[in-house]
Amino acid sequence: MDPRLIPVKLPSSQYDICIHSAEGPSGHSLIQLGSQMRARGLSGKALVVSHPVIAKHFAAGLMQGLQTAGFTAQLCLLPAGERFKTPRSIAKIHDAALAFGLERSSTLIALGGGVIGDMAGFAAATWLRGIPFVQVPTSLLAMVDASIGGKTGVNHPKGKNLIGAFHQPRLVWIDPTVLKTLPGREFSSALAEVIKYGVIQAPDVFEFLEDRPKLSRYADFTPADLQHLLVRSAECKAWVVQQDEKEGGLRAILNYGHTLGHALESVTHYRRYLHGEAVAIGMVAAGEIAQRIGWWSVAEAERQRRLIEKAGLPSQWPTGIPWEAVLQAMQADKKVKQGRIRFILPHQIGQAELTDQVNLEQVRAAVEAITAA
Ligand SMILES: NC(=O)c1ccc[n+]([C@@H]2O[C@H](COP(=O)([O-])OP(=O)(O)OC[C@H]3O[C@@H](n4cnc5c(N)ncnc54)[C@H](O)[C@@H]3O)[C@@H](O)[C@H]2O)c1
Ligand SMILES: O=C(O)C(=O)C[C@@H](O)[C@H](O)[C@H](O)COP(=O)(O)O
Ligand SMILES: [Zn+2]
Repeated sequence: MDPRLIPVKLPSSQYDICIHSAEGPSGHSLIQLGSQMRARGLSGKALVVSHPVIAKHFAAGLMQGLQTAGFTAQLCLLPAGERFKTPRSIAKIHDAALAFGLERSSTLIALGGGVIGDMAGFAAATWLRGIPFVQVPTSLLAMVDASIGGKTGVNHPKGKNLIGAFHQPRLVWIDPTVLKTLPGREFSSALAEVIKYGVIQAPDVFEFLEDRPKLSRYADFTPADLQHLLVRSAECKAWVVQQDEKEGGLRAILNYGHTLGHALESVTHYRRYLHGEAVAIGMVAAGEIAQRIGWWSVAEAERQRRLIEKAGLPSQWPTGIPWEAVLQAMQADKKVKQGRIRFILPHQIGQAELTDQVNLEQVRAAVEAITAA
């Protein structure tokens, strides 16, 4: 498969998303990262943030490549999972940065899923007021979404991603061969964000997924299909971020399904749902709300629900979640304006918009309509 390069051009920076699946002796291409970083002007010390499972699979080749390219590299390992996406983990990265002597010209590298990427990015944004940062996403969700666009941060006990910064990476290195070891549930979770691109802006992506006979596992995709999925996802995200880096307007569409999705993750204490699973339920709920305000037809909402289920994702709101808790969590959403909760809702497959024209009774009725019997 030929490598693909997708540039992200922003007012104050520019970087490449490299999709490169050529296998090296270690079974992946991460050994090349060091020389690619050198080619982009990076040098000196590199602190690789990861967690033990990922590091066991992929760190050796990456570290070897960094050393060959002249970097002095060290690993900083953190526990895995959304529950550890906290300020405490950031303090651990900062401690490691201090002990290793990371300077302003040094680089932080995120080797992992979206949790590691968001945390390493935030640590890079805040260490010495901002040092270079490179994303090496190893989960599908991080490849299609989290590693691109510079949103970094951690959770607050009262809400998702409430503490963070915009800090763009210098390079995003995507090697789909690393997905062979990704658990199936994590693969499905990522498809929620890809379906999101289909609904908000890219009918071709939606149809591409609809046309696959099966799509819930790595093995359901040929290398060419997977490459297509990664390229189109990166293009979709880059297209939005290039126009609105800091979410002054358009970028909010990337939050489709997230208003209720983030609330659901938070009220279930990040233990019950993966991010993409909660977003999938949030998208079904948003489809239901859109129907109620006359933006969407029953047929389109049904089409979205079918694709979500085909991807192996949940489509029903769980029973036993107190509505007051959901409301409180939604109040902490970053799209809230003058106290009003706002939603991204679809007009048709391929077009969605931010609106405050939804009342909470409509939201509650939509949630009840999709609650498991
Ligand atoms: N910054 C953004 O723009 C953005 C966008 C979307 C999501 N996110 C954030 O991303 C996070 C979700 O990311 P995620 O779904 O990658 O979760 P994650 O980072 O928890 O990774 C999922 C799990 O898969 C494991 N894993 C990752 N790659 C693997 C591989 N190649 N082989 C074996 N195991 C592997 C990880 O160790 C982890 O246990 C959430 O915190 C979400 O808020 C951020
Ligand atoms: O990049 C964005 O912008 C997104 O909204 C992408 C989302 O998929 C992602 O989950 C993001 O972290 C949510 O951002 P938040 O600002 O609602 O925390
Ligand atoms: Zn998301």
